[in-house]
Amino acid sequence: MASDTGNSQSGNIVAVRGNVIDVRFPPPLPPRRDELRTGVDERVVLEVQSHLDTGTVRCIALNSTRRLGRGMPVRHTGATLMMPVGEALLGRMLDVFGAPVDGGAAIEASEHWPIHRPLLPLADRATGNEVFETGIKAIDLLAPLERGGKSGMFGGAGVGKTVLINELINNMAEQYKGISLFCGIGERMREAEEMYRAMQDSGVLEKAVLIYGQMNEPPGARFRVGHAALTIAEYFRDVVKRDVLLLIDNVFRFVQSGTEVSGLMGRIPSRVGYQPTLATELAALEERICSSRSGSITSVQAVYVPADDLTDPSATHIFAHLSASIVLSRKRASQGLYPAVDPLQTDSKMLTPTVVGQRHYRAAQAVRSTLAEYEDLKDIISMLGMEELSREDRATVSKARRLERFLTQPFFATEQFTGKPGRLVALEQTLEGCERILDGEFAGVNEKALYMIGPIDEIEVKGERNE
Ligand SMILES: Nc1ncnc2c1ncn2[C@@H]1O[C@H](COP(=O)(O)OP(=O)(O)OP(=O)(O)O)[C@@H](O)[C@H]1O
Repeated sequence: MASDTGNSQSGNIVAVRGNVIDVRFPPPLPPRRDELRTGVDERVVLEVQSHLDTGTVRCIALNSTRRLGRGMPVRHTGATLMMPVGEALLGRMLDVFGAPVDGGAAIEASEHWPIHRPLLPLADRATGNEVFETGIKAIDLLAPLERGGKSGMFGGAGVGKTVLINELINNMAEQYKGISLFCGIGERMREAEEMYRAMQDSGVLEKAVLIYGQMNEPPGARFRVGHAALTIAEYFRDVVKRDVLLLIDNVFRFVQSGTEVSGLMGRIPSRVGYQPTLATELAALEERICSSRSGSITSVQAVYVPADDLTDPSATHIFAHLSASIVLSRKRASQGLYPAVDPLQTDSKMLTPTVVGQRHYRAAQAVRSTLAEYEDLKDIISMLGMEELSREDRATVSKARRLERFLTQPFFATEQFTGKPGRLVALEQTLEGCERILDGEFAGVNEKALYMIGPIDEIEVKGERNE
């Protein structure tokens, strides 16, 4: 909540339209993004979005406006929305105001920081070329994540984004010495509860903070919860000087809440109905996610892609901010090839010989080209059959199908419904497995033997060497 700066003013509500509230104030008007309080016990929090004329401001409510009426007094707190920060937040689940929603005691925070903070100056930013190993074969091979960078997982509904984020938390949060910060934007409340319990069970909760603005919240709360999460991340990076692993599910819901707010504000929509300020709003959020000399913020963001269309303006604008983009394919998900990573659309700026080394780069390129050739051959196979293929093409198809299955992996996050224990695979084991498949070593092995295993040596263990 805001800390009263003493220069607060009072105004009156002149119009209530759903989550949009117009308030009259004597000059000078409260500036954009400042916080206003109204309603019974000042429980309703408003954020100024625009000035309609010299005496009226238009605001968006961040919680329920059910009992608001015209003429009600409104207090200008003199500041933007503030967020409690400090190590007291560790192990807690909060809402956009920093109030606990885990049923625990109130947060005794040492400080309150504004949720809207200036971007870190260019001179203070630190960039590196360190790869962040996740233990997931398809990601470590094809889209190595950058420590201190921003990565995104793109996919339509039901392709496995949330499960992948949970798996990353399980794999990275334990080995990760930093703080894990999970921000839920516009997703299901059930997932918030599952995440809280999963972190409790895996023992990482005491090094984690969870903050939610789920789909049951008004658009104003979903629009600002990402900024509140970034304020907490910046505190741990700059004051506690710890590395922060920031996981956001789902960045598209941030864009979508901005579209709702824009429509409620009466702004003319832009292409495909999105807000004309899409690029600015996204940059104001994404560009705060960066590393400094005192600590890094490594972010992994789930991005819902409407109608699986990667040319959608929200997806293209988000792509531009990321150093690694993992594209999840509905086709592979429907074939049960989980994680449903599309090897030809997935990429990372870290996948260059100077960063990952020649061996990894060559292996990734060879896997990609084999799978691309297989894609080209699929039409011939479906029309004329495998017999019509040359010996080389048949060898390519055999390798490609074995690579596709080797890059599947049982997750810890899905043990309860696959019955298979999760696997953490080191990059070295992933590279070795791909190289041996590309050398044709497993041409005589039933391709099912490579499905949902960890390292390639598990085949020997399963005794599946023969056809
Ligand atoms: N790695 C996996 N192994 C096995 N099953 C999986 C895996 N990932 C996803 N699934 C299956 O797909 C379903 C949907 O997964 P998930 O909720 O992660 O999709 P999503 O992309 O987040 O969907 P939404 O956008 O609706 O949140 C899961 O309930 C599970 O049945």
